[in-house]
Parts: sequence; structure tokens; C-alpha cells
Amino acid sequence: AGHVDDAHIEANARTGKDWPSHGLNYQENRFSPLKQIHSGNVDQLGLAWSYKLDSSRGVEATPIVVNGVMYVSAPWSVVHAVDARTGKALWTYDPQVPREMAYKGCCDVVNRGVAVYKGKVFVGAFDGRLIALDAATGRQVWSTDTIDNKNFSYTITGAPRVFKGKVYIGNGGAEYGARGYVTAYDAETGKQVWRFYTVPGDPARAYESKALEEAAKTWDPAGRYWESGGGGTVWNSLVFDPELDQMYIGVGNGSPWAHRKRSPAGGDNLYLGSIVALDPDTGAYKWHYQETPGDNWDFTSAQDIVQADIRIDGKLRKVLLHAPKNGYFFVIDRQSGKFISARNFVPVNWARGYDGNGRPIMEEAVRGAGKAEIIPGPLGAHNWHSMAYSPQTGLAYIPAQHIPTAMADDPNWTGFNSNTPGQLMSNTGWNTGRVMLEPSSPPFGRLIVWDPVRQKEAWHQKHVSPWNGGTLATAGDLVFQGTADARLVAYHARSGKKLWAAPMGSGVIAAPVSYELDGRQYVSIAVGWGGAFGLGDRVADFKSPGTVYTFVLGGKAPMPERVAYQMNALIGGLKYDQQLVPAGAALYNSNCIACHGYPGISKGGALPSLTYLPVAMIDNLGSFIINGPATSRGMPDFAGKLSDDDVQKLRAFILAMADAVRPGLPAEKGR
Ligand SMILES: O=C(O)c1cc(C(=O)O)c2c(n1)C(=O)C(=O)c1cc(C(=O)O)[nH]c1-2
Ligand SMILES: [Ca+2]
Repeated sequence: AGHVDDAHIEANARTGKDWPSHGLNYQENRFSPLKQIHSGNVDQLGLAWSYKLDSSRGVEATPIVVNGVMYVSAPWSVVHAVDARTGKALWTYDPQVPREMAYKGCCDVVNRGVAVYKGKVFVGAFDGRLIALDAATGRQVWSTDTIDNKNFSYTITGAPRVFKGKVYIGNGGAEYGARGYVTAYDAETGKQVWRFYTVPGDPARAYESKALEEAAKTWDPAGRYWESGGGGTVWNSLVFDPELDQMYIGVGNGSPWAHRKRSPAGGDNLYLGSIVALDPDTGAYKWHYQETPGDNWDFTSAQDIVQADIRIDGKLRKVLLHAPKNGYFFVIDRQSGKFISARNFVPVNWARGYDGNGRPIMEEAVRGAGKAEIIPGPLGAHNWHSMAYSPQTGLAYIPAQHIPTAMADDPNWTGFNSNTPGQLMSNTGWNTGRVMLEPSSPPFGRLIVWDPVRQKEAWHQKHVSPWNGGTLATAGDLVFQGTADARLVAYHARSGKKLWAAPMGSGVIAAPVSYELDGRQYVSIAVGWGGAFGLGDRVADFKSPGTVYTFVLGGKAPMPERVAYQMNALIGGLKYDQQLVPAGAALYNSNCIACHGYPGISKGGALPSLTYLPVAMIDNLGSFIINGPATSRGMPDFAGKLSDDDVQKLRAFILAMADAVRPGLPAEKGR
């Protein structure tokens, strides 16, 4: 890995032999120029090797492959170096993330991958450490704590990026309350070079930059937003543009979610929901474009940013292509930051479109304090699952979805760390200011293929559920995507015709990569079900441990045995007090829902559904919730947070939900 530097990454973009950086090249288009595997022979793909990641939670990593070695991260930020010819382990590195850290992140103990540069491997540990390893041995070279304020619940889930001799990383944490920033460190020494905050801090103190002085004018200090951090975490995307010598960061949602609580007089709340361009050497602000002014729904713009040069109205334009959570596909001039166009790629109900200046025309009823279903939901029309763009077809390949959610402002919100039953996960430290209510729109998952010039769908494939994997496009006129129902599929990149599929060990959420070794083209994918939606829900009947699968033409290795998902019967036959059910529902929303899903409806994901627990467990629910055995695997300890009465209410709600979905006559239910 010693040869991987800026020049190598740029030269490799032309050959595609290595996969040396997160999005393959600096453009992060995930378009491999390799074409040994093509639409005419992809049906001959077979397994070359598989590798066990020794994990049971969500696997989100894009593997890095250089010079015959694959570097791939697993849950809990564990790094594996694998011989890409044979699939044999070279070394592993476990940063020993304290297990009680798990619930300090919103969305599973995931890691989206490592970066490789000049003989080092860089990983962001879930607990906020940025760590440099010797690429040859896996030994730690340096480690630095990226967290500037321990009152907030910062994590790292994203892949670091390295360019110009610096490692760049942002943090997660805006559901809990955090103030977003991105930091650059010297790649050799780990010394901090600069830090850019994305939202203003306490106005009683000096703002760190002119950009924040400007941003502060779009926030109402009456909301004391700085106490909850304000939000704006850069938890997934940051990319480098070598041509314009600038970088782009995708900025997240508000803390708290509720705009009215955060900034009572309104305001755009810059730089939430924006793409911001920065000077990579100094962190100085260059421009921004805000996709979601005054975010109210966890509408992050942290989705991956793709750079492209495309012809619009006869002129070649340097643009960014972006499909953030809010459901619109954006084309932005990356020189000036000026809005070019936006069109919704899924149904949306929060805006009626964008005006010529790039401002959304808001649907005020959906912004109201009362109950409103938000479409797309807070898990987004597109989440972190990466989007490929093929310059060959001129199409973007979007893992799109809708996960229904309805919400209202919490009238009992009193500020940072205010906790009331019903307020989303508030008893575990989330700070949304929003209560969860029953939605009615149907969920879906789709591969949507989008023409950015016409702002129009080219074709789509329907999936059986939301939460499918990221995409890879290749010069062989192929697009690869893993699915929630445990397959890796290849489609014709132009027609959308399905050409090949292989069974995976569990639902797939990460993106495939492709590279060439000894004259042969490989396709690899890291698989393990989990992440935000996958924690509490699933469609596949399999839940094999985390595995990397590598395919080659004519590959003959046996597919690893798949492990069936173990599930008990729908719980029933127990007495409970109907009158406790509504209070139990509210407690469920403020304590359990983000990890265990909707009881009754969900059949469990990476973590079990509580309506499918063994009877003995539900009868001793308190012993699992209060100082229970799962705390060593990351479950919060609710001692002092939930009373015995609360446990009875939760139990009643769980049993009632099981009865609600049980087939049979109402009179027979709920004995
Ligand atoms: O606001 C944040 O700081 C933040 C962080 C993360 C994260 O770090 O994983 C996610 C989100 N938000 C988020 O909104 C979201 O939908 C999400 C999904 C996932 C995942 O890994 O499946 N992470 C995150
Ligand atoms: Ca978020």
C-alpha cells in the first residue's frame, strides 16, 4: 500500500485496476472502467473465495483493494486485511470499542470503510478515535480522539478520506444532539491541521469563522440551539476535487429535529442539509448550497456526493450529483455552488418542487406542529447506501426507498435531554423534540436509475423491501446491487434487464467493488444485515455472520453455508392489562423503537423483535431491561430510567401488538 497517494488514485481512475479509495476515484462515481465481465458473460460469474468477518451486526464497508490486498472494516470498527487472490487473512485490528458505546450511536455499530495512503490504513473507531495502522502489519501507528465535547454523543461510522497528505473525518451524533464539524489531520503524525464547524455555537462566544457569523443570522437564539448542539454532523460524505482544489462535505440534520424548538422564529439554519465547499488545506469556507432549509425531519445531506462533467443545454458543466434524504435529485455547479436543477426521484409531500433560485416550495401543512406523515420518511428516499454514476450511460443508480413515519412536535419538550414518553428514543438520550405517530403510507425499495440531464427516470427495479445495498456501475454495461432479500444482482446498465444473481448470507446493505488482479476482473461485496432500518427489521430468512464474497468469471469455489434466521413464534397466551397499552406504546417509542422496530409488524432484524421473544423472556422482561445480560453487547441499561410499572406497561404493549397482528377472530385474541 506504500504506493497509494494522490497521483496513484488519479492514475488508477483511468485503469480501475485497484479500488484505492472509498468511491473508487476522487469523483466517487463508483464506475469501474473494467470490462472483462460484461453484459454478455456476467452469467458465468462464480465464487472465487469468501471470507468471514466474524460479526453479527451491520456490515456497511466499501472494501479498499490495492496491490492484491483487500482492507475491509466490520462492525465495531474492526479492520481486516485479506489476500485478494486467495481470501486468506493477513491481519486483523480490533480497536476494542467499549460495548456500552453502542447506544451512543443512532444506527448500529457500523463502519463504512477504511482509507489507505502511503503505507497506512486509517479507520474511524465508533467511539470517536481516528486510528492509523501500518498497512503491512496492522499495528497501530497513531490514534487521536476526534471528539471535542463529551457532553454530546459523538461517534464515527463513516470512512475517512485522505488527500493532500491529510486525513479528513466527520462524526455522527445529531439525533442525540451534537454540533457538527469536519477535521483534517496530518496523515503522518495524526496532528490536527484544521476543524470546520458546520453550525454556529453559543452566540455569547466568538464565532469560529466568518462563515459561521453568516450562518448565525439564519438561527433564532431564542431556541438556545447550541445547548443541543444544533446538529449538522458530517457523518458520511466528504470528497476531494483535485481539478478545482476544493472539497465538498455533506452536512446533516438539525439537533433537535424539531425546527420550531431549535429556532422558534424560523430561519434556514445554515449549514444544515447543505453541501459546503471548503479549502482542503485550511478548512476555509468557499460556498454552500442548502438542499433542505430549516430541516424538520432528519433530512441529512450526508448522502454520497458524485462529481461529474456533463453536457447541459450544449455546455459542458462541472457538476455535483446528489440524491439526499429529502427525495430530490440535485445537479449543482461545483465551481460556483449554484443550483442548476432538482427533481423528485420518489413521491414527496414536504415540498412542491424547487424554484429557479434553488429554494424548495414548502408544503406548510407538513411542517406544522401537529401530526403529519412525512414522505419520504426520516430514513430518507436515499440513505448512505452509495450511488454509482456511469459516464458511459450518463445515468445515476440510486438505491431508493420509502420507510413510512408520522410525527408531531412534542409539546412537553423542555430543551436538551428533555425526555417524555412518545418522544423518539428520548429516554436513551435522543433529542428530537418530536413524538412518533402511526404512519399510513406504504413502504418500498427500488433501484431508481436517473438521467441527471433530463432530470428523469430511465428505468427502475422494484425490490421487496426498503434498505437495499449501494451500487456499482462498470464499463461492461453492468450495474451491481445487493438486496435486502439476500441477493447480489447484476442488471444491464442501460436496459435494466436482470442478467445474473447470487444468493447472499443475509440482506445486503453495502456496495460492491471491482478490481483486476493477474489479468482477471473481480467483483467483491461485504455482507451483513443491519444499520438503521436493519437493526429492527428484515425480509431475508437468513442471518449468516458477516462475510465478504468475491466473484470471478468461471469461479468454482463453494458458496458458504447460509445460516437461517432463528425466530420464536409470535408471543401469546399471557395475561395483560389493556389499560396499560397506550402508555406502553409511548414508552416503547421513547426507549425501544430505533433498535427493535415496530413490534408485531417487524420480525426482527440484527436485533430481535420483542413480539417474537420466548415466553420466559417476556415474563421476566424487567431482568432484561434493567441491568440485563445484553448490556455487554451494547444494549442500554435502563436502571434508574424505567420503573417496574414502566416495564409492565411495555410488556402490555408488546403483548397487545402481538395480538393485533395475530390471525383469527378478535374474540379469540388477547386471552
Ligand atoms: O445525524 C447524524 O449524526 C447521523 C449519523 C448516522 C451515523 O453515523 O450512522 C446516521 C444518521 N444520522 C441518519 O440519519 C441515518 O439515517 C443513518 C443510517 C445509518 C446507517 O448506518 O444505517 N446511519 C445513520
Ligand atoms: Ca441523522
